[in-house]
Parts: sequence; structure tokens; C-alpha cells
Amino acid sequence: MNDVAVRLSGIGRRFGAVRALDGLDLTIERGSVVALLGPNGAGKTTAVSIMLGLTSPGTGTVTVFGQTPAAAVRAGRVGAMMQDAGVVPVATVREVVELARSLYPDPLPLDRLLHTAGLTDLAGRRWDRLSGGEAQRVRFGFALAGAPELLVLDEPTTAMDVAARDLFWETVHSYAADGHTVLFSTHQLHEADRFADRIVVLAAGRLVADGSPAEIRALAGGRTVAFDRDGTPADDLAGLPGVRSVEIRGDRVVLTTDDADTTDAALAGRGFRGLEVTGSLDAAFKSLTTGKDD
Ligand SMILES: Nc1ncnc2c1ncn2[C@@H]1O[C@H](COP(=O)(O)OP(=O)(O)OP(=O)(O)O)[C@@H](O)[C@H]1O
Repeated sequence: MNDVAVRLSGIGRRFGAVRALDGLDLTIERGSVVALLGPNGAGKTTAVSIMLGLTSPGTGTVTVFGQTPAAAVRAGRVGAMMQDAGVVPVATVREVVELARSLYPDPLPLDRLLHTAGLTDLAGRRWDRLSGGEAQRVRFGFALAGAPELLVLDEPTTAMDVAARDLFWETVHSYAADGHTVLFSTHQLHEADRFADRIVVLAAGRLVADGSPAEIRALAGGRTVAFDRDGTPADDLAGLPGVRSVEIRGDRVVLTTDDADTTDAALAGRGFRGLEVTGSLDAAFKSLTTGKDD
């Protein structure tokens, strides 16, 4: 049994003078949930398009479950949710979802598919008149229609409100828990932190970091949360989540923590001024993708 879902080897891709991907090697194991992060123009969509056979690589090779991407997609082994993907204009949600099912050899049953994508109540509505977040759910339904082993989601929660996001991630989570593989790109670092077991960071078409959320955070170096002293009573600070030590440095309070994000979240709303976090996923991301630690 082959444990690899996707293998990109030495992928290069240019668009005119722009080098969108520059020698990308990436292997995604079956059953993993991988987040693809990177600033605008880093090459995320290009990498995803190559995995789906929508864009051909200039150099290098790509396989999906040991097949070409096109063969894996045709066999219903891969489902994708792409940014701005349109569907037939004058059709109801049910018709769109039926159409998607008809493309695959072994689709999910219609009712289950509508339910899983959160579309049951929207089934009779025209898909082109839905709100942005509702239309995203239809794209999600399209991606799930073939009961794929690999789900590829390009910035999937764009335009979704908080409730829709929660529902969406709950569904993706249970899909992954069944042993499916999920790859998603996002600009929301907390989504990567919360839902991925591996984060791959791209910058300028190259892989600049690859590891668990904790490993990526650790790349940002020492983890501290600091704020202005301001006469603030500091009695309970040592008991906050993640905190290892509390120090007063001049007019600043400096907490050393095992988990800067959690400590930062615990301090939210307490009105401390000059709050500065190092070693968060955000700080790691900035230093990895710009080479600066600000
Ligand atoms: N079809 C195309 N024609 C010309 N240039 C392209 C094309 N597709 C991508 N590019 C360029 O390749 C680079 C990588 O683009 P890509 O869309 O892969 O980045 P991304 O990481 O997905 O960015 P974003 O976060 O903004 O969606 C960018 O500079 C982009 O302008």
C-alpha cells in the first residue's frame, strides 16, 4: 500500500518573467491535513493547480496516488474547491450538486452530500443568487461529490461568516478523521494552527518551512509576551496558560511562555498596553516569508 497522496518533485513553473514555482519538492502522506501558507504571489494556487492537473509544470514531476493528476481526478479520487470557480449559472443548488455527482463513478448519495456541505436548506435556491459564503458551500459540495480520498481546498473559508466557518471546519475535520487527506491553502494563520497537523510555508515559489504548527512557531525563536508595566497588578500572570516565568524588565512585564498564542489569547481584553508577542505563529510566518522579525 502506497502511503503517499501527492508527490511534487522539482516543480518549476514560470508565467512569462514571473517564476511562480522554483524547484518545489513536496510529499503529502495519506491521512494528513496539510495547510499551505504563504504571502500573496507565493505560488500556492499554482502548486494546487498543478496537483489537480489544471496547470502543467514547466519542470519536474507530479503524481497523485501514483497516477497523473488528470487520471486521479477522473477516477474521483480528488475533489477540489478553487477560488472563484464558477458553476453553471441558471441552476438550483440541487441541480449543481447533481451535476457534480454525475461526473464521478462512485459519488456520495445526494441527501448525504447536501447535508455534509450544509446545503440542505439551500437546495431549491438558484446557485448564482446565493451570498458569497453560501456559494462557497456549493463549491464545497462540488469538491465532496465524488467522495474523494484527497480534498484540495484553495482558501476555502473566504467570504464565510464565523458560523459558516465553524460548520465548514467541523465537516473537514470529520472527513479527515475518516482517514482522508486534506490540503488547504489559507491566509488565516489560526486556521492552519488549529486544523492542520502539518504546515508548509511557501515564499517566492520555494518551500521555506515545513513542520507541525508547534515546530513552525518554534522557528521564530524565544517565546515571550510583553506589555507595559503601568502599575498593573501581576499576581495571576504566572498562572496563565503556557506561562513559565514572569519578569519585570524596567517598565515592561515579560512573560516567557511555552505557547505565545495561547498566552496572548488569555491576556486579550485585559487592556494591557504595548503588547508584543514573539514566537507566535504570526511572528514565525513574518520572519520566514520576509526574513524580518518584526
Ligand atoms: N496564469 C498566470 N499568468 C501570469 N502570471 C501568473 C499566472 N498565475 C499565477 N501567476 C503569477 O505567479 C505568481 C504566483 O501566483 P499564485 O496565484 O500561485 O500565488 P498564491 O500564493 O496563490 O497567491 P495569493 O495568496 O495571492 O492567492 C504570482 O506572481 C502570479 O502573479
